[in-house]
Amino acid sequence: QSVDKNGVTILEKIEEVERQMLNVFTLVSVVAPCNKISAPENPHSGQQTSAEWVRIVFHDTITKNIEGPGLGGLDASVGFEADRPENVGAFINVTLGQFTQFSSIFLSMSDLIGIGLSDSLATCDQPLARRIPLRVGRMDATGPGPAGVPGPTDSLAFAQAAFTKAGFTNSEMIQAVACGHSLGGVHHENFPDIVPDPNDPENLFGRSPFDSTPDVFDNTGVQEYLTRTGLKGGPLVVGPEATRTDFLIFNSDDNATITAMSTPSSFENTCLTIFQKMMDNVPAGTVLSDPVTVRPWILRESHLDLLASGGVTFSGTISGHSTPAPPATANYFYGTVGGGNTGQKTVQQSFVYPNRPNGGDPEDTLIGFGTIVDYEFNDTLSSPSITSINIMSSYTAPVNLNIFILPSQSFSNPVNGQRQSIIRVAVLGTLATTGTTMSLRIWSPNRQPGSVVPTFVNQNITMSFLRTQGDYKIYQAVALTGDGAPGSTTVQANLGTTQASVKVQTGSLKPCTSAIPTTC
Ligand code: HEM
Repeated sequence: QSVDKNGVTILEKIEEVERQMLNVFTLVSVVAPCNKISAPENPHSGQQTSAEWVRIVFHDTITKNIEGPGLGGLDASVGFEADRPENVGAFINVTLGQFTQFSSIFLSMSDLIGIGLSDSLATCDQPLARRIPLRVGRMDATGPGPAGVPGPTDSLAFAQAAFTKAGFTNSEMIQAVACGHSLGGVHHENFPDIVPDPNDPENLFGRSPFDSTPDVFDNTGVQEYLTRTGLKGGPLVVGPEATRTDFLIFNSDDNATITAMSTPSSFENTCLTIFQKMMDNVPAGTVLSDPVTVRPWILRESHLDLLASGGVTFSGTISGHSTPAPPATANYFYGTVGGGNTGQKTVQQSFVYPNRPNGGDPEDTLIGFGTIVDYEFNDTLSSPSITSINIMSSYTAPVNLNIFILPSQSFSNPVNGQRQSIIRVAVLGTLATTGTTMSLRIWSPNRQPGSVVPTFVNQNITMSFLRTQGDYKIYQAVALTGDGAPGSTTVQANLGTTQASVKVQTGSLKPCTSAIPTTC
């Protein structure tokens, strides 16, 4: 299986996306409900998070091929382009800033832009909460791409040339604009020549919406444009003569394309297809996965650990999702060497989402997976020959008792803008013979000049023997990681070149209270 520059496989990325999407406290919590404002300190700014997450896709993807065939596209290069006049507004740094806390070696910023689009559309499409088919594997640019995002003062010919160059037909351009401009609007703050200052303390940035339902992803704008009712297509249709780009674009084929997407279902089907095309408009050479289907049952989080007695524990969270809701209890068993198992176990549900579908609170927004149920388990493993966990006869994951990171004995502290991590690892004593080399690979987020998006750098550290605990030998490494950039650090322990632990994200490690780290 091929790996990327961080040694991560496409299957690892897919699994991480599934975990993100079923964890309602991650990205989706930032965008739900659809009218959530991205500047909490300024609730009357009209900066609608869901709209910003959609707009950024256009600004990133549309400059593909300008610099040469196959160059650019959806690659998070917008992170380096936030100050350009064509990107006026705070949306790029605000949006990427919201995404950075979830970035890791498993999720590039450009894949996060895709999850963000998928979350945004689902959140704004209640109660269906449909999602774009989401592929993963996008690679982030390491510098800015060319300028060339069409704006409201550009001619129709300029917009057509940009879309054609990026790989979109005239019809697709019309669809993309009509779909994007279902959410949000034009802000006086960004475009004072298009939208007059409303002098309204309830609308501080002077947002003039594109349609009467700016926080619903629907065909209202198309209907209002075609029937000249409501907002009649919004400020880029009926605003000042010099900036009627939406009118010029919609009218460029005598309204044939926009008429064909005027019913609720034709609008949604068309939009999900065109948004997927925009997301998959990636630099040549990028290998994208098949569309990710979040499996009905997954092991959302899990970790092995050691008791003081030397016994091994395995705990974590199983997540299931379905309509109607998954059962109140979930079953699983541990597989053993040779194909046997240790018997069925049952675990009670610990968290149900949403509790009151469409109750109006963020936590009641449907996000496209029916009801999500979490089940927290915590087992002391009875047999050293366990090799896997099998959940609801539907999902199997390996359990590697040979070598594993020890969360209860590992720590992470902020030190002078960096993090000091003390990572301890258990290796089965029979494997750690004389001459064993234990090493720890650490991938941590670092700042990149010119963009809020972190880049991941890795280091490989030799681990030292600490003590024996039961059947295991404990090794440890102390490392300074990252430079304070947001994002998640990942570690993996290696025994020579023969055994490797699973990769573990260190975000939830507790701080060490001892002055001498190795004695924590
Ligand atoms: C030639 C094509 C386009 C032009 C000239 C254009 C122009 C604009 C302008 C002037 C704004 C106002 C921004 C602000 O004041 O904050 C805007 C907002 C927006 N655009 Fe476009 N746009 C185009 C295509 C698209 C496409 C293809 C999408 C879809 C991905 C899109 C999605 C959005 C969204 C969601 C907003 C609302 C942002 C917010 O409320 O914060 N636009 N567009």
